[in-house]
Amino acid sequence: MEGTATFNPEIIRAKNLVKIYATGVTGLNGLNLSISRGEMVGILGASGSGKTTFFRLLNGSITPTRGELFVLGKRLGRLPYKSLQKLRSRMALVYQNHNIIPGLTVAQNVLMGRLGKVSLLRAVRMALLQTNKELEDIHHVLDQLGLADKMFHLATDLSGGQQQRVAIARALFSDAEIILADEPIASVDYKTAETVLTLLKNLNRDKQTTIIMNLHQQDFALNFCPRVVVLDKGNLVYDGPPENWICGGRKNIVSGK
Ligand SMILES: Nc1ncnc2c1ncn2[C@@H]1O[C@H](COP(=O)(O)OP(=O)(O)OP(=O)(O)O)[C@@H](O)[C@H]1O
Repeated sequence: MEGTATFNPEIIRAKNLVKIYATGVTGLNGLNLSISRGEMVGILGASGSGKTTFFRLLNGSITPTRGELFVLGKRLGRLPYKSLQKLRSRMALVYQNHNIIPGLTVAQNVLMGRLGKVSLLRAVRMALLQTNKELEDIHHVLDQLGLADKMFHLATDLSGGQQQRVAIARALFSDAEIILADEPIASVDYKTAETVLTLLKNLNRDKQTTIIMNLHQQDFALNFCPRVVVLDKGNLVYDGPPENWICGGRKNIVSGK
Protein backbone atom coordinates (compact mmCIF):
# COMPACT_ATOMS: atom_id res chain seq x y z
CA MET A 1 0.00 0.00 0.00
CA GLU A 2 1.11 3.53 -0.78
CA GLY A 3 1.05 6.94 0.79
CA THR A 4 -1.00 7.68 3.85
CA ALA A 5 -3.61 4.97 3.25
CA THR A 6 -2.11 2.68 5.89
CA PHE A 7 -2.65 5.27 8.61
CA ASN A 8 -6.18 6.16 7.60
CA PRO A 9 -9.32 4.86 9.28
CA GLU A 10 -11.08 1.74 8.12
CA ILE A 11 -13.89 2.68 5.77
CA ILE A 12 -15.09 -0.80 4.73
CA ARG A 13 -15.01 -3.99 6.73
CA ALA A 14 -16.32 -7.38 5.66
CA LYS A 15 -16.32 -10.13 8.26
CA ASN A 16 -17.11 -13.70 7.17
CA LEU A 17 -19.38 -12.15 4.54
CA VAL A 18 -21.54 -14.72 2.77
CA LYS A 19 -24.05 -14.17 -0.02
CA ILE A 20 -26.14 -17.09 -1.18
CA TYR A 21 -28.72 -16.17 -3.81
CA ALA A 22 -32.31 -17.46 -3.72
CA THR A 23 -31.31 -19.97 -6.41
CA GLY A 24 -28.85 -21.53 -3.95
CA VAL A 25 -25.82 -20.20 -5.87
CA THR A 26 -23.04 -18.82 -3.67
CA GLY A 27 -21.94 -15.32 -4.67
CA LEU A 28 -19.49 -14.78 -1.81
CA ASN A 29 -18.22 -17.44 0.51
CA GLY A 30 -17.00 -15.92 3.79
CA LEU A 31 -15.11 -12.80 2.70
CA ASN A 32 -12.86 -11.06 5.25
CA LEU A 33 -11.58 -7.70 4.06
CA SER A 34 -10.70 -4.29 5.43
CA ILE A 35 -10.28 -1.16 3.28
CA SER A 36 -9.02 2.16 4.63
CA ARG A 37 -9.95 5.69 3.60
CA GLY A 38 -7.89 6.84 0.64
CA GLU A 39 -7.07 3.42 -0.79
CA MET A 40 -7.36 2.54 -4.47
CA VAL A 41 -8.17 -1.16 -4.71
CA GLY A 42 -8.65 -3.31 -7.79
CA ILE A 43 -10.94 -6.32 -7.47
CA LEU A 44 -9.91 -9.06 -9.87
CA GLY A 45 -11.29 -12.48 -10.64
CA ALA A 46 -12.74 -14.61 -13.41
CA SER A 47 -16.33 -14.26 -14.53
CA GLY A 48 -18.65 -15.46 -11.76
CA SER A 49 -16.04 -15.10 -9.01
CA GLY A 50 -18.18 -12.71 -6.93
CA LYS A 51 -16.92 -9.24 -7.85
CA THR A 52 -20.30 -7.74 -8.73
CA THR A 53 -21.89 -9.49 -5.75
CA PHE A 54 -19.41 -7.66 -3.50
CA PHE A 55 -20.21 -4.32 -5.16
CA ARG A 56 -23.95 -4.88 -4.81
CA LEU A 57 -23.52 -5.74 -1.14
CA LEU A 58 -21.43 -2.59 -0.65
CA ASN A 59 -24.12 -0.32 -2.06
CA GLY A 60 -26.88 -2.14 -0.21
CA SER A 61 -28.79 -3.30 -3.27
CA ILE A 62 -28.61 -6.87 -1.92
CA THR A 63 -28.24 -8.01 1.70
CA PRO A 64 -25.72 -10.45 3.19
CA THR A 65 -26.91 -13.97 3.94
CA ARG A 66 -24.42 -14.26 6.81
CA GLY A 67 -21.56 -12.30 8.27
CA GLU A 68 -21.10 -8.57 8.69
CA LEU A 69 -20.46 -5.70 6.33
CA PHE A 70 -19.66 -2.20 7.59
CA VAL A 71 -19.42 0.78 5.23
CA LEU A 72 -18.51 4.22 6.63
CA GLY A 73 -19.26 2.88 10.11
CA LYS A 74 -22.77 1.62 9.25
CA ARG A 75 -23.69 -2.03 9.26
CA LEU A 76 -25.38 -2.94 6.01
CA GLY A 77 -28.22 -5.42 5.86
CA ARG A 78 -30.17 -3.98 8.76
CA LEU A 79 -30.20 -0.29 7.93
CA PRO A 80 -33.54 1.51 7.68
CA TYR A 81 -34.18 2.76 4.14
CA LYS A 82 -33.51 6.43 4.98
CA SER A 83 -30.16 5.61 6.58
CA LEU A 84 -29.25 3.49 3.56
CA GLN A 85 -30.10 6.40 1.24
CA LYS A 86 -27.95 8.71 3.34
CA LEU A 87 -25.08 6.25 3.20
CA ARG A 88 -25.47 5.86 -0.57
CA SER A 89 -25.25 9.63 -1.00
CA ARG A 90 -21.66 9.36 0.25
CA MET A 91 -20.79 6.85 -2.48
CA ALA A 92 -20.63 7.24 -6.25
CA LEU A 93 -21.44 4.23 -8.36
CA VAL A 94 -20.16 3.52 -11.82
CA TYR A 95 -22.06 0.49 -13.00
CA GLN A 96 -21.98 -1.76 -16.00
CA ASN A 97 -25.34 -0.39 -17.19
CA HIS A 98 -24.00 3.17 -16.68
CA ASN A 99 -27.04 4.41 -14.65
CA ILE A 100 -27.81 7.08 -17.23
CA ILE A 101 -30.94 9.08 -16.45
CA PRO A 102 -33.16 9.25 -19.54
CA GLY A 103 -34.53 12.65 -20.59
CA LEU A 104 -31.53 14.56 -19.19
CA THR A 105 -28.57 15.96 -21.09
CA VAL A 106 -25.00 14.78 -20.53
CA ALA A 107 -24.32 17.88 -18.37
CA GLN A 108 -27.42 17.27 -16.27
CA ASN A 109 -26.50 13.62 -15.80
CA VAL A 110 -23.05 14.68 -14.57
CA LEU A 111 -24.54 17.24 -12.19
CA MET A 112 -26.78 14.53 -10.71
CA GLY A 113 -23.65 13.08 -9.11
CA ARG A 114 -23.30 16.11 -6.90
CA LEU A 115 -27.03 16.27 -6.22
CA GLY A 116 -27.17 12.72 -4.93
CA LYS A 117 -27.73 14.03 -1.42
CA VAL A 118 -31.28 15.21 -2.23
CA SER A 119 -34.33 13.28 -3.44
CA LEU A 120 -34.25 12.16 -7.07
CA LEU A 121 -37.21 14.38 -8.02
CA ARG A 122 -35.62 17.47 -6.44
CA ALA A 123 -32.26 16.60 -7.97
CA VAL A 124 -33.83 16.36 -11.43
CA ARG A 125 -35.47 19.80 -10.93
CA MET A 126 -32.17 21.28 -9.77
CA ALA A 127 -30.31 19.65 -12.63
CA LEU A 128 -32.58 21.54 -15.01
CA LEU A 129 -31.47 24.81 -13.40
CA GLN A 130 -27.71 24.44 -13.35
CA THR A 131 -25.61 27.61 -13.00
CA ASN A 132 -22.86 28.92 -15.27
CA LYS A 133 -20.19 28.01 -12.72
CA GLU A 134 -21.47 24.43 -12.57
CA LEU A 135 -21.56 24.31 -16.36
CA GLU A 136 -17.92 25.44 -16.48
CA ASP A 137 -16.90 22.74 -13.98
CA ILE A 138 -18.88 20.09 -15.83
CA HIS A 139 -17.34 21.22 -19.13
CA HIS A 140 -13.87 20.80 -17.60
CA VAL A 141 -14.58 17.21 -16.48
CA LEU A 142 -16.22 16.29 -19.78
CA ASP A 143 -13.36 17.84 -21.73
CA GLN A 144 -10.87 15.60 -19.93
CA LEU A 145 -12.94 12.62 -21.03
CA GLY A 146 -13.31 13.81 -24.64
CA LEU A 147 -17.01 14.52 -24.29
CA ALA A 148 -17.16 18.34 -24.19
CA ASP A 149 -18.95 18.51 -27.55
CA LYS A 150 -21.67 16.16 -26.24
CA MET A 151 -22.42 18.28 -23.17
CA PHE A 152 -25.93 19.33 -24.27
CA HIS A 153 -26.86 16.12 -26.06
CA LEU A 154 -29.35 13.75 -24.50
CA ALA A 155 -27.23 11.20 -22.65
CA THR A 156 -29.31 8.32 -23.98
CA ASP A 157 -28.34 9.34 -27.54
CA LEU A 158 -24.68 8.50 -26.83
CA SER A 159 -22.91 5.22 -27.58
CA GLY A 160 -22.29 2.65 -24.82
CA GLY A 161 -18.66 3.72 -24.39
CA GLN A 162 -19.64 7.40 -24.28
CA GLN A 163 -22.34 6.69 -21.69
CA GLN A 164 -19.73 4.90 -19.63
CA ARG A 165 -17.60 8.06 -19.71
CA VAL A 166 -20.63 10.11 -18.62
CA ALA A 167 -20.97 7.78 -15.63
CA ILE A 168 -17.26 8.30 -14.86
CA ALA A 169 -17.64 12.08 -15.19
CA ARG A 170 -20.55 11.96 -12.74
CA ALA A 171 -18.47 10.03 -10.20
CA LEU A 172 -15.52 12.43 -10.64
CA PHE A 173 -17.86 15.39 -10.14
CA SER A 174 -19.71 13.90 -7.15
CA ASP A 175 -17.58 14.73 -4.08
CA ALA A 176 -18.28 11.16 -2.92
CA GLU A 177 -16.11 9.61 -0.22
CA ILE A 178 -16.12 6.22 -1.95
CA ILE A 179 -16.29 5.47 -5.66
CA LEU A 180 -17.45 1.96 -6.52
CA ALA A 181 -16.64 1.34 -10.15
CA ASP A 182 -17.80 -1.94 -11.65
CA GLU A 183 -15.69 -2.38 -14.79
CA PRO A 184 -15.24 1.36 -15.42
CA ILE A 185 -13.21 0.77 -18.58
CA ALA A 186 -15.15 -2.14 -20.03
CA SER A 187 -16.50 -0.35 -23.11
CA VAL A 188 -13.78 2.18 -23.91
CA ASP A 189 -10.63 2.01 -26.04
CA TYR A 190 -7.14 1.62 -24.57
CA LYS A 191 -6.26 5.33 -24.62
CA THR A 192 -9.57 6.34 -23.01
CA ALA A 193 -9.11 3.60 -20.40
CA GLU A 194 -5.77 5.14 -19.46
CA THR A 195 -7.36 8.60 -19.23
CA VAL A 196 -10.24 7.31 -17.06
CA LEU A 197 -7.90 5.51 -14.67
CA THR A 198 -5.52 8.48 -14.50
CA LEU A 199 -8.41 10.79 -13.60
CA LEU A 200 -9.57 8.36 -10.90
CA LYS A 201 -6.03 8.04 -9.57
CA ASN A 202 -5.61 11.84 -9.46
CA LEU A 203 -8.88 12.15 -7.55
CA ASN A 204 -7.72 9.44 -5.15
CA ARG A 205 -4.42 11.27 -4.63
CA ASP A 206 -5.83 14.79 -4.37
CA LYS A 207 -9.00 14.20 -2.34
CA GLN A 208 -8.25 10.88 -0.63
CA THR A 209 -11.36 9.45 -2.27
CA THR A 210 -11.48 5.71 -1.67
CA ILE A 211 -11.76 3.94 -5.01
CA ILE A 212 -12.73 0.32 -5.42
CA MET A 213 -12.89 -0.97 -8.94
CA ASN A 214 -13.55 -4.24 -10.58
CA LEU A 215 -11.19 -4.64 -13.53
CA HIS A 216 -10.88 -7.33 -16.15
CA GLN A 217 -7.74 -5.82 -17.67
CA GLN A 218 -5.06 -6.94 -15.24
CA ASP A 219 -2.27 -4.85 -16.73
CA PHE A 220 -4.25 -1.76 -15.77
CA ALA A 221 -4.59 -3.06 -12.20
CA LEU A 222 -0.83 -3.51 -12.12
CA ASN A 223 -0.26 0.08 -13.22
CA PHE A 224 -3.01 1.86 -11.32
CA CYS A 225 -3.89 -0.07 -8.13
CA PRO A 226 -1.41 -0.27 -5.25
CA ARG A 227 -3.55 -3.11 -3.87
CA VAL A 228 -5.50 -5.86 -5.58
CA VAL A 229 -7.98 -8.30 -4.11
CA VAL A 230 -8.46 -11.47 -6.13
CA LEU A 231 -11.64 -13.52 -5.85
CA ASP A 232 -12.18 -17.07 -7.04
CA LYS A 233 -15.58 -18.79 -6.75
CA GLY A 234 -16.60 -16.40 -3.97
CA ASN A 235 -13.35 -16.86 -2.02
CA LEU A 236 -10.57 -14.34 -1.47
CA VAL A 237 -7.41 -15.90 -2.88
CA TYR A 238 -5.03 -12.92 -2.82
CA ASP A 239 -4.87 -9.51 -1.17
CA GLY A 240 -1.78 -7.35 -1.66
CA PRO A 241 0.34 -5.45 -4.19
CA PRO A 242 -0.45 -6.53 -7.78
CA GLU A 243 3.16 -7.34 -8.64
CA ASN A 244 3.29 -10.01 -5.94
CA TRP A 245 0.30 -11.93 -7.09
CA ILE A 246 1.79 -15.30 -7.93
CA CYS A 247 -0.45 -18.19 -8.81
CA GLY A 248 0.75 -21.75 -9.21
CA GLY A 249 4.37 -20.56 -9.09
CA ARG A 250 3.76 -18.27 -12.05
CA LYS A 251 3.05 -14.58 -12.09
CA ASN A 252 -0.65 -14.35 -12.77
CA ILE A 253 -0.75 -10.70 -13.74
CA VAL A 254 -0.63 -10.69 -17.50
CA SER A 255 -0.63 -8.04 -20.14
CA GLY A 256 -4.25 -7.46 -21.15
CA LYS A 257 -3.63 -5.71 -24.44
N1 LIG B 1 -29.13 -12.37 -9.04
C1 LIG B 1 -28.49 -13.55 -9.00
N2 LIG B 1 -29.18 -14.68 -8.76
C2 LIG B 1 -28.54 -15.87 -8.70
N3 LIG B 1 -27.21 -16.04 -8.84
C3 LIG B 1 -26.49 -14.94 -9.09
C4 LIG B 1 -27.07 -13.64 -9.17
N4 LIG B 1 -26.08 -12.74 -9.40
C5 LIG B 1 -24.94 -13.45 -9.48
N5 LIG B 1 -25.17 -14.77 -9.28
C6 LIG B 1 -24.19 -15.85 -9.25
O1 LIG B 1 -23.23 -15.54 -8.25
C7 LIG B 1 -21.92 -15.87 -8.67
C8 LIG B 1 -21.05 -14.61 -8.63
O2 LIG B 1 -21.56 -13.72 -9.62
P1 LIG B 1 -21.00 -12.23 -9.81
O3 LIG B 1 -21.94 -11.53 -10.74
O4 LIG B 1 -20.77 -11.64 -8.48
O5 LIG B 1 -19.61 -12.52 -10.53
P2 LIG B 1 -18.57 -11.52 -11.22
O6 LIG B 1 -17.24 -11.88 -10.69
O7 LIG B 1 -19.01 -10.12 -11.07
O8 LIG B 1 -18.69 -11.95 -12.75
P3 LIG B 1 -18.49 -11.05 -14.10
O9 LIG B 1 -17.03 -10.73 -14.17
O10 LIG B 1 -18.93 -12.00 -15.18
O11 LIG B 1 -19.38 -9.84 -13.98
C9 LIG B 1 -22.05 -16.47 -10.07
O12 LIG B 1 -22.09 -17.87 -9.94
C10 LIG B 1 -23.39 -15.94 -10.55
O13 LIG B 1 -23.98 -16.82 -11.46
